Formats: sequence, structure tokens, C-alpha cells
Amino acid sequence: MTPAARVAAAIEILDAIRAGSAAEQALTGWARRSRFAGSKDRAAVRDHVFDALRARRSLAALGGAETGRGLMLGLCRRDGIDPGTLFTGEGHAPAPLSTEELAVGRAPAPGPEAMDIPDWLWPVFSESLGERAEAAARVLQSRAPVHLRVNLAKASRQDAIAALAADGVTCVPHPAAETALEVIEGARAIRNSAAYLDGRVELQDAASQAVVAALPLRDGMRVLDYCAGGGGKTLALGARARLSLFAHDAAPRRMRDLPARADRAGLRVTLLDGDEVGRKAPYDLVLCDVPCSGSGSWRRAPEGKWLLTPEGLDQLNATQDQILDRAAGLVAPQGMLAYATCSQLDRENGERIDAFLARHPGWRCDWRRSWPVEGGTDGFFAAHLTRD
Ligand SMILES: C[S@@+](CC[C@H](N)C(=O)[O-])C[C@H]1O[C@@H](n2cnc3c(N)ncnc32)[C@H](O)[C@@H]1O
Repeated sequence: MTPAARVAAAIEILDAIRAGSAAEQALTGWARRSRFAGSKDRAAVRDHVFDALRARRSLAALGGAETGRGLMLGLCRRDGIDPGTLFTGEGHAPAPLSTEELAVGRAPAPGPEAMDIPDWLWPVFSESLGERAEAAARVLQSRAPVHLRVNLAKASRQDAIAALAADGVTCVPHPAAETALEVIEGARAIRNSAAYLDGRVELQDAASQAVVAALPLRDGMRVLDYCAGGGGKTLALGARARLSLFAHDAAPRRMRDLPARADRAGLRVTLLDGDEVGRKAPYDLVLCDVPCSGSGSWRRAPEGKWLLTPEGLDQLNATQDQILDRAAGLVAPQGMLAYATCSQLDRENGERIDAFLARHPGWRCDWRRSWPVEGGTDGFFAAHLTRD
């Protein structure tokens, strides 16, 4: 595909997203219909789509419309590319720009529009982040780095770096965790690399790894990952000590790949449904990596930034409180309840911990920490709760 044909494909996909499709679904649908597109084309189209979604508001201002064409025009203008070289109408390129399209478009208004944050959210975001708010919002407009977790049960960090390099993936250690690598080059070769296929490395953000690294794990502990999802943290837990490891999720289908991933990592994980999770209690440690706004990982999933509503945030807070209350009852008397979010909003972080402590006077919080997006990872928060 020519660069212009890739832009035309991104326009089609962005319009499908605007009409209500999820981004991944719209991309998959396009890829199925476009057998001619090679892997480099698919990757380039995906990059265009996600670049546009991250900065949807400011690009719509620059491009003069919220349509796929408006966003891609805005992206050209932002990145200093002459749109006339892509919107040519030749071959599979987008149609030439009309006089009206050439006339509209303006610089984004300073404030939430320029920072690509919804207006209603800006006060919540800036109250949480204070002076850091603008820098954090700017980071969320850009692509996320690619991080790997080295499974130290199978390889050292240096061995993993060497094995990945042999397959064309260049990595350096990331300071957030002793298991973390940042991919500098060759990210597209990861999934076919020997180190990935035999479980020496997994894709996982460095702050996610740091959340698990901060847990006081010892051999023999019974550990429950209460919101396991795909099991990224379950596997990181299992790599740290010889645990009796359990995983649960309210949507069990999200854990469907976990048994195969655990096999690859050389781990045993017992999946538990809603009834079993109570019957197997108590646990020495229960990790609640709760559903949240994802405001720390909006670089990877930018749709979340535009879909979040005040009511949605209230609902998330209620779910977060319910999960903590339920999980507290599963923790052994001397055990720990660990809370984590990939959010930067106090409403989902410190405020939830304070609300929990107010509801449960017998508990205390001795440790809490945030990882800012400006530090080169996803934004994360974690807190450790124990009984008095
Ligand atoms: C942030 S994701 C977990 C990500 C996962 N821990 C990882 O590292 O890949 C939150 C998960 O919580 C699950 N969830 C939502 N409500 C829940 C509830 N009431 N109880 C348990 N899990 C819940 C969701 O299905 C989702 O998979």
C-alpha cells in the first residue's frame, strides 16, 4: 500500500469507530476485508488510527471536523506533512481536499482541548495531578513504549536481552523493576522471538511489574489474583516465588488464555469461579487489580479517554469499593489485601483506600505509591492493606 492508501484506510476505520465500532473491532474488520495489506501496512494503518484517537480533540480542531478525514487532515497539519501529497485522489488515496476543507481548521484552544482531555474531566484530572497535570496529559497524546517482563524463573535479564537481540529485538533494562525491559527496536518481531515463545519474556508495562515487585511474597504463600483478566499480574506473581496461585475474574472468559500462558511460563494456576473463590479462602495475599478508568494507560487504549463519563466514573468507584469489601473477607488474619489501578485519578486511588479504611476500622494502610506516566511507564497506583 502507498502512504496515501494507508491514510485512506485509517479514514475508513476512524469513521467506523465514530459510528460506534470499538477500535480493535474496526481494525480487524478492515484487515479481513483488505487481504492485500501486508503486516507493515496493517501496522502503519493501526499507528495512524491510534495516533488520531489519542489526540482526537486537538486534531479535530486542526482538521476542521471530527470525521476520519478531519482527523487525518489534522494529523498531517500537526506533524508538518503537506496534506496535498496524500489527499490526491489517485489510486487508493483519499479524495483531494475541497476548498471548504482547505479553509477550515484552527489551532486547538489552550487548555483541555489542546491537551486532549474532555472538559468535564479536566477538573478531576488536574485536582489529582496538580502541577503535573499538563505534562501528564501531553504524555497521553503520544505512543506508549513497549515493555517486556523477564521471567526470572527462566532467564536472567541479561540472557533475555541477548536472546531477544538474536531475533532482532533490541532492549535495554528499565529502572522501574528488576524484571523490566524497554524495547528500543524490533517490537514487531517480539511475538515470533524464541524468548517470547518459550516464556522467558512476556509483554507487560514496567509499572505493572513494579506493582507486583512491591508485594511481600514468600515461598508457600496462598495468593489470589482476584481481578485476573488475561493474567498478566498472575504470571508476574508466580514468577516471584513458589506460591499456591489462584486466579479469579468476574468475567471468566477474560482468563481463557491464562492456562496456556501459565504453561508457557512453567507455572500452575488454579482458576476459580465466584463460589470456589470463597470456598478456597483464606488467602495470605489477595491482589485486586480493579477495573478502572484506565487513565494511566490511555496511550495504549485511547478510546477510554473519550468514553469515560461522570456517571461511568461513579459506577467504577462503586465497583472498586465492592471489590475491596468482598476481597477483604477472603484475606487470612495476618494476610494482606493489595489494591492496584492503572489510573491517575485520586477518585480511584487514594480516595478509595481512605473510604475503605473508614468502612473497615480494623484495617490500616502502611504503604501506597503512584507511578506517573511522565516516568516512562503507564500511570499506576497501588496500596497495601493489613488488619490492625
Ligand atoms: C484492570 S483489569 C485486570 C487486568 C489484569 N490483572 C492484568 O494484569 O492483566 C480488571 C479486571 O477486573 C474484572 N472485574 C470487574 N469487576 C469485577 C468484580 N466485581 N470481581 C472480580 N473481577 C472483576 C474485569 O473483568 C477485568 O478483567
